[in-house]
Amino acid sequence: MKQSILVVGCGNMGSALTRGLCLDKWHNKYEFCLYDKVLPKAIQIANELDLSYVADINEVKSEPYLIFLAVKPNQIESACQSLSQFRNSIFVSLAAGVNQEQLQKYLGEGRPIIRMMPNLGVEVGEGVVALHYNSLVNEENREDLLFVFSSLGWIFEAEEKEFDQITALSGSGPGLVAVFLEAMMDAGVNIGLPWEKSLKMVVQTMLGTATWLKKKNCHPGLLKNMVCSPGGTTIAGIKRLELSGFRGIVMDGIETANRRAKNNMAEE
Ligand SMILES: NC(=O)C1=CN([C@@H]2O[C@H](COP(=O)(O)OP(=O)(O)OC[C@H]3O[C@@H](n4cnc5c(N)ncnc54)[C@H](OP(=O)(O)O)[C@@H]3O)[C@@H](O)[C@H]2O)C=CC1
Ligand SMILES: O=C(O)[C@@H]1CCC=N1
Repeated sequence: MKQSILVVGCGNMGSALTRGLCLDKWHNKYEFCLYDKVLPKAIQIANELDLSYVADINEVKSEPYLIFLAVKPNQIESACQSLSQFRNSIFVSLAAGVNQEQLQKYLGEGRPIIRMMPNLGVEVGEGVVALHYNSLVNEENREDLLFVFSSLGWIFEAEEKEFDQITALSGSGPGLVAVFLEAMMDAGVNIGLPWEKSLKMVVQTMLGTATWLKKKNCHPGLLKNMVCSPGGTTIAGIKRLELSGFRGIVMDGIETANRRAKNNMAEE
């Protein structure tokens, strides 16, 4: 019988993660089962990817190998309580700001738990995925899980104390980048381009810049210098951004997200 993977919560991240896990053919090795208290969300992803779903958690008969907890941080405690019958499953929590100690309290002693911080890029195999294992996830499982997660993008192990920073930078990152891209697109419209054309140019520009930096593995300042001709258009635009405190604003945005993750998602 195939081992099973249960995804609890099929919202933005649960669905992105499931799509990402199914990018590689290996996923046929596992029986996927989706569950969301809003049933149509589970049905939609299950139909799209040809996976199973349950309308009630009690319909899950055999103990899953892996259980993803993809519910909001303030829903994680009750989600854990509803899964307490699965004593041998490995639990993977995606919840921002919820640490291993809290997860263990919600799930009870003796559970193998992984804290994961993914980002939306996992859906297209280009995610950033940080993992922290508790001591009950053994070496054999860790190796097997790296294989399971391999289709999601860049996977790395991190210390727990780094998780709030990772949450702010790469977890929230796609949202901040999207705002920047939207502003670039609007800028294109403002100087007379249709938004569709402007967006296509902006997305391709971002992709090319990110791919260049990834391939060359160098400091972004070097790229910037290569684009800035002396007395040219780029440096004129950058001067205007710097006068507005652009860098400081971006750094402040990430710091604020970090503070919120640290404060357990409470208001600062
Ligand atoms: N969105 C992102 O980019 C990222 C999110 N995360 C983390 O992922 C988690 C999920 O976030 P996101 O997908 O955005 O949230 P969503 O609200 O989009 O999805 C959560 C889903 O789970 C459902 N749900 C709540 N409680 C239960 C339960 N006990 N059993 C089954 N289903 C339940 C919710 O229903 P209802 O709507 O009725 O509450 C909702 O449909 C969060 O903890 C977040 O911190 C981490 C990294 C990135
Ligand atoms: O905004 C949030 O709280 C979640 C966690 C990281 C990205 N989205």
